Amino acid sequence: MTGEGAPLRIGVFGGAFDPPHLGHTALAQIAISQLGLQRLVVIPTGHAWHKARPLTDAKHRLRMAELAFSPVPGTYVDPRETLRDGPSYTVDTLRELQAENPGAQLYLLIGEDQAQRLKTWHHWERLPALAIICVAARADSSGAYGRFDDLANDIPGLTVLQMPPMAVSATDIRQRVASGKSIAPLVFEPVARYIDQHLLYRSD
Ligand SMILES: Nc1ncnc2c1ncn2[C@@H]1O[C@H](COP(=O)(O)OP(=O)(O)OP(=O)(O)O)[C@@H](O)[C@H]1O
Ligand SMILES: O=C(O)c1ccc[n+]([C@@H]2O[C@H](COP(=O)([O-])O)[C@@H](O)[C@H]2O)c1
Repeated sequence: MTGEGAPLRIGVFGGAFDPPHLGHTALAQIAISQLGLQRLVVIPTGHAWHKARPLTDAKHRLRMAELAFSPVPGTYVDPRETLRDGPSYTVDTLRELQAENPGAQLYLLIGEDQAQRLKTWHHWERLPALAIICVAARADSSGAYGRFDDLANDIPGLTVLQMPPMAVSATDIRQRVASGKSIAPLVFEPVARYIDQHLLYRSD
């Protein structure tokens, strides 16, 4: 429980969410519980400068994120990056959120793959002053845990989320849909229905 006068704890979870899956919602739930977050802002990426493939239209990714995260109390989907011109830089988003929530403590949630690339992010060295960076382990194909010791030397306050690695990825889900396979165990049912209704990720 947060004491009187303690800063509001706000989680910030950005991603392509193309589509959002059960790895994303598990990460959100674990972060809320482990970090004692009062609020978690889910931010679908606008222009992912770091991804080679074009993302699915933002209107679909926003709607799927709303469907996926609605069962997680305290979360809300924020469209700001999809409305911004130019590349989506997390440093800009954190600066905006800090200005809008004076005195709050922000927690930036990222998976292991992004943690390993963090030093390629735009002005990455400014991030620790804006938010506590929290990393969730991500299973690789062999199911091994990643280690964050090297990163912890350069990122003050780096926090590891106690998440059991989940071998689910949006890439795999898109490929499964394209080849007509079931995605039922990997996404929340309303998201699977949305993908079906809007013919997303089909190869034909
Ligand atoms: N299974 C997972 N376990 C832990 N973190 C995850 C997992 N899946 C995604 N994340 C993290 O969630 C954030 C958003 O991920 P994103 O929307 O790009 O999904 P993805 O599954 O990595 O997609 P893609 O396969 O298209 O790259 C990133 O920080 C990513 O590391
Ligand atoms: O700010 C950057 O330069 C930057 C570089 C790579 C990734 N990010 C953010 O990290 C989050 C997860 O990215 P992704 O590619 O795993 O969906 C998402 O919010 C991205 O905008 C941000």
